[in-house]
Amino acid sequence: MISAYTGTQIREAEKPFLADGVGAVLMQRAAYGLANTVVHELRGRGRRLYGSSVAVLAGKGNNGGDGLFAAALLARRGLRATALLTAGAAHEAGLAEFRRAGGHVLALTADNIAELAAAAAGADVVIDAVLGTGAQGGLRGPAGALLERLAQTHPGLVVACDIPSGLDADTGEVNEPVLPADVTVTFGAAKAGLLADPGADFAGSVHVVPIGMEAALPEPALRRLEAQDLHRLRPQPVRRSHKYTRGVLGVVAGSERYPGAAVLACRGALAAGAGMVRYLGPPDVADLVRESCPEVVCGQGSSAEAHVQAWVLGPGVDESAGDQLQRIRDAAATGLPVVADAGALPALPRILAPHQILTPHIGELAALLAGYGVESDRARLEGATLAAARRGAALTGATVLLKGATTLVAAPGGTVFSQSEATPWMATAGSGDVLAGVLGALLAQLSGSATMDHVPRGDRWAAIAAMAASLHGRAGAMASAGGPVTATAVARAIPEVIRHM
Ligand SMILES: NC(=O)C1=CN([C@@H]2O[C@H](COP(=O)(O)OP(=O)(O)OC[C@H]3O[C@@H](n4cnc5c(N)ncnc54)[C@H](OP(=O)(O)O)[C@@H]3O)[C@@H](O)[C@H]2O)[C@@H](O)CC1
Ligand SMILES: [K+]
Repeated sequence: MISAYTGTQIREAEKPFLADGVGAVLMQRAAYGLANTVVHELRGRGRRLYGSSVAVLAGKGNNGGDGLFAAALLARRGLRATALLTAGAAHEAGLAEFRRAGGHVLALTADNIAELAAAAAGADVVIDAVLGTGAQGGLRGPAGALLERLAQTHPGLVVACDIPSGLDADTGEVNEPVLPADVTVTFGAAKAGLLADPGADFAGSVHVVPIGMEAALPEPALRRLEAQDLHRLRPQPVRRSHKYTRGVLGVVAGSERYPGAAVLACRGALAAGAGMVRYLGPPDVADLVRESCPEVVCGQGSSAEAHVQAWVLGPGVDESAGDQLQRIRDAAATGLPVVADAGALPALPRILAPHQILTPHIGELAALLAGYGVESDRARLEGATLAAARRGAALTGATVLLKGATTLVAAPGGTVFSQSEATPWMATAGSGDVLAGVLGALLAQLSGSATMDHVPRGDRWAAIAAMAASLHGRAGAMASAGGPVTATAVARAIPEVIRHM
């Protein structure tokens, strides 16, 4: 499990160390980790250290200090090092060490932006150490102009020191201009803003460097499940399991207009190991489901009488499908765990509960929030996905799984998970229907399972939703293998991912 924190949490945790006078030691560890990552990345690209060049963009705070100490270490290993001081002043000890190591220093002014941008663009490595967790808003003045120019020139390897400058470490919101990094080396622990969009777009791969203050960290602001967590939490049939104890899932999905959504939700559910899937819907759609997935038990009855452990509600259901909306209402009233996709939202009560998991994409979330009287245009939410997901959960009382390049799961109690295993090829019709089916199958199998005892009670529903997102993302990445992928292929790859967990 990756735990991520706000910049504020990290700074609070660092305070006792600073009071004890070991701030400089923490900075040395940070610089060492940063320099080592640069060495590793250069070698990974087949580059020799001797003769390579590094430009460090150094602000006046401790972030700049980290960058200067790291660049000094690199200079001592044979790199040609240049420091571009973006704020007139610089971290004193860091700058002194950089000069001792033979580094060349240039000061940025309003008059030499183009010249310095060209110098940085020509370096093999650019270290962005302008702003870290102490930043207030976006880059100001010449530093902003410098980074804007650099971003347009696509420089060599860009390594962000702690966070890409201009990114909000707490929220992932971006104050342009921000120089997109290939790698972010972050200190003490991951920052939440690196694991939520749009921040994640600018962070590249994230390396965490421990600096010795980790034991002082509080509860994380955000978590990410990794392969070993999926292994630990996954449903495991035992010797005497039968289809009913494995977990029966009810699916209310599909309409005359969108019959395929019902098929895809059922495929996702079967692939993720539901003991049995019961489908309820119009006869034509049921025929299609039966033909495509003969394992599914189809019917036209009421959801109030179906014996299931969880429900998937809404994929492909449009507002004209009156019977389906009634089934959705009845299913939601059973009190069982529910996955509610977009089509189900109009039929649900206003006040929901954590075991009711909504799965909107950003546009649907904007509409949902508007329904609660919150003015929210889509572009604004896209710029602040973490806040948007939290807001959705807090307003509805439900767990909100916000689909996107990074999928966020927010529980009404405040817990947030972030998963990003998916590939952009998965932005394809039907992908979300498969995800709803996968999540439903996990709910049916895990809602009463002892494996969830590992997870604090308040986090369980969100953890199951995060597992589904991870499983779905991994299956998509596997099926895509770098090329186009259909929703059916994503579903087909799920058993393979579970097998290898
Ligand atoms: N604490 C520790 O022990 C450790 C900390 N570590 C490192 O320290 C980093 C945090 O350092 P920090 O607190 O010095 O803040 P930092 O991000 O460098 O910037 C603040 C400076 O920038 C300025 N400034 C602010 N906003 C601005 C803007 N929009 N545009 C332009 N300028 C702006 C502001 O000046 P002001 O404007 O307030 O006068 C201030 O001088 C952290 O990310 C990590 O890398 C590690 O070494 C581990 C040990
Ligand atoms: K930075």
